Amino acid sequence: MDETPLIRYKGVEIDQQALCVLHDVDFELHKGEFVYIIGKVGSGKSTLLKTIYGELDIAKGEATVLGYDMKKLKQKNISELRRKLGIVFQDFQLLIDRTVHDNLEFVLRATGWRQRQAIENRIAEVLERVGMENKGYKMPNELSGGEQQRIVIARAILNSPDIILADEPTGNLDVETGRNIVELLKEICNQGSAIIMTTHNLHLLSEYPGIVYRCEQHHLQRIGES
Ligand SMILES: Nc1ncnc2c1ncn2[C@@H]1O[C@H](COP(=O)(O)OP(=O)(O)OP(=O)(O)O)[C@@H](O)[C@H]1O
Repeated sequence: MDETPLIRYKGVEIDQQALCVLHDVDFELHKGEFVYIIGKVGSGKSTLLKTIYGELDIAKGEATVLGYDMKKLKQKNISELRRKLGIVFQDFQLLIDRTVHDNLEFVLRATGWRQRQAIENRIAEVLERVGMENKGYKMPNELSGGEQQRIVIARAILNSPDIILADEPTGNLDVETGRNIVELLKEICNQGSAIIMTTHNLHLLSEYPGIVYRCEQHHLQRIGES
């Protein structure tokens, strides 16, 4: 592929508390790709994602995410970068004191949306995209785990991100609900956002093919396409 990658890591080392978690990481993500990161508990999957959204510094090497040099990031750049990323975790992280609609409105307003009609239209669009068009009035605790995860995905796509980072998005869900969530992420990928998803569920790899990397013994190894 000749276009500039969305993410390019070359010879990267990532440390946690001065201890090396991953070294010599070479990784590229291109538009439209669906990438799985697999590996044992504690092998560095979440740590890798944290560097992509600027939560953790790069210790060595070259790293670019959406044009940002990750070794020279300032606080202002981190906020800008995060607006271009959609982030989905396994433990949902919806604001529990407000409705689904208000969770989504909160993010839109925090990212600069001002016009009431545009806000309402966008909320309706993303809820429809994730199959939750009638659930805007619900409080998060009135939804099932799978429904909450759909709302988190709706929240992640509000600003049409170039990249979605999904850290164990099916981790708290039953098998069937987990499959539905990956299907949804696949659809979103087909519509233009590249996706990086960590998972322990290796069945998903054959059901929903993607590019697979494994974290193992402090390395990130590209295994191929599943
Ligand atoms: N905040 C932290 N401070 C110090 N060490 C950390 C911190 N977070 C993670 N680590 C260490 O970094 C290593 C990688 O952890 P990480 O959470 O990235 O693993 P993981 O592959 O995502 O695991 P899991 O499958 O359990 O989510 C582990 O040895 C862990 O103990």
